[in-house]
Amino acid sequence: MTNERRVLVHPDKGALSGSVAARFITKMLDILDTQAVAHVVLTGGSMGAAVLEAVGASPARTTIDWSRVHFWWGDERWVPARDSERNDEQARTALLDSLELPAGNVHPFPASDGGLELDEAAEAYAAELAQHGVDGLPHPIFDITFLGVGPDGHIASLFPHRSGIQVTDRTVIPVRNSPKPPPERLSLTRPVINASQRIWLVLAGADKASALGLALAGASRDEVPVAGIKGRKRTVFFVDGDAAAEVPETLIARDY
Ligand SMILES: O=C1O[C@H](COP(=O)(O)O)[C@@H](O)[C@H](O)[C@H]1O
Repeated sequence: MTNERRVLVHPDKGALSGSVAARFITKMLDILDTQAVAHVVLTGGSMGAAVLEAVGASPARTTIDWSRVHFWWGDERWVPARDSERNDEQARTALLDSLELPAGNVHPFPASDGGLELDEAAEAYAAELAQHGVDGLPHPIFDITFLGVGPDGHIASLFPHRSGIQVTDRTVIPVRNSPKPPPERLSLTRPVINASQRIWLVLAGADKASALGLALAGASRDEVPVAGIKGRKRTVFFVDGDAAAEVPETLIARDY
């Protein structure tokens, strides 16, 4: 098995979200066949909710014992609970509210109206990750981590030319003055993300083509943060044709 990065191209956004959802359900079945519990990281952004909606629309979702699945987030916008800008709120609406999940399986980042300051919120999420740590690590080893990619190449809330992408001594960071609104955010750090068994990046649209092309051509993670992302077993870029426009043909596999 190779853990080289792969690019899987789909004809359009609908095909992309449907294909990722089907693979997710199949992979979860495989994982839960050999493990008691699975840990999954969800993403915000344009494709995050689309994939979860496609999972919710699939009759095959009933084959999974969701009570054995824990959901975490790669990043969060520092806004009040239930705000529609929150990544967790989008995921609840798209899928989680329709699943039979023990409340303890859902691990949202703290919200801005929860009584904590931003730094305290980062520490609180780090402590929650540590409660589920394995192999001496202060965090779970995630089975599948979903990531979106911004047009500037950011993943989670780790932005180009900011210190966050270089942080290796913490699992969670507060983000201030984010170039993308809202300005305050919380994010997992690169070592936690890269400790995931599988990282599935889902991106669509011509505005993502340059970042993806640069990342795969060897740009630095400081310049294009997604360039620094690699899972333990698999790193797959699930993309549409527009996002794949600048990917070298030799790296492309087509799903049609
Ligand atoms: O703000 C965010 O943006 C990125 C990418 O979003 P997209 O809409 O350009 O796909 C997302 O991955 C991240 O989770 C989110 O907080």
